[in-house]
Amino acid sequence: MTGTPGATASRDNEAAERSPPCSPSYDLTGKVMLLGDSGVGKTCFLIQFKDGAFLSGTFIATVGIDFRNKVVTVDGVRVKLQIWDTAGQERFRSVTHAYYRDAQALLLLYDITNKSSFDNIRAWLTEIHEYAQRDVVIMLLGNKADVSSERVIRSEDGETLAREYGVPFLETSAKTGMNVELAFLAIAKELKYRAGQQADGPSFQIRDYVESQKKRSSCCSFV
Ligand SMILES: Nc1nc2c(ncn2[C@@H]2O[C@H](COP(=O)(O)OP(=O)(O)OP(=O)(O)O)[C@@H](O)[C@H]2O)c(=O)[nH]1
Repeated sequence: MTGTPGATASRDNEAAERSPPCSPSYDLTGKVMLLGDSGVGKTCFLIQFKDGAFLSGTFIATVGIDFRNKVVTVDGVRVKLQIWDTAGQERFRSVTHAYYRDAQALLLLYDITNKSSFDNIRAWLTEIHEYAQRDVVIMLLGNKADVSSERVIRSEDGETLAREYGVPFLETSAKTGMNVELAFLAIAKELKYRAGQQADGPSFQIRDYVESQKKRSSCCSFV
């Protein structure tokens, strides 16, 4: 799992769970969807975030769509993330399209050991622009970063693609937990900012936030 920010989030989450039973357990909700080709690690990514565990062994493709909730606390605000795990297989696309429309955030994954999953990202972004809300928050994630010996997509290639589309980028590992929590916390911060946004208020730049946290991670054994 992640280091400093992750530890803070875990403490925040424990505190949220200890809230008195009568108080509402969250302040706002956000619908987040996991997208990307079959086998890139969407289900494992969600389970790592929700339960801190990694599903190894036989790969069982998701059928249709499923969701889990997790409350995270950012800047004192409890954000309930309703996270939808979609099936990456082509034959389920028409089912998942129907769910794009009311999603506030999309985590788009490719597998750094699988070139076609990276090449298909442009097609995914075309679909997103067709079916999702115009202001949906998108984050590009290069997953399976723990398998460096089989890497075929360089980190710079992910960064270049993300820059082209103006979205934040992280390399992640659903196996080790690297940057998993950071991805969801960045989304929660963005949703919190949008919920309280005032026309002349301070702005929150999710890309800058992710970049600053990445730098922290590389200097302090964050992974
Ligand atoms: N080494 C490594 N393996 C991973 C990682 N994430 C997922 N896997 C493996 O990749 C395979 C596919 O993972 P899933 O999470 O089921 O993939 P998915 O994207 O949900 O696939 P669909 O449900 O078909 O869309 C499984 O065998 C996982 O164990 C990771 O970060 N590192």
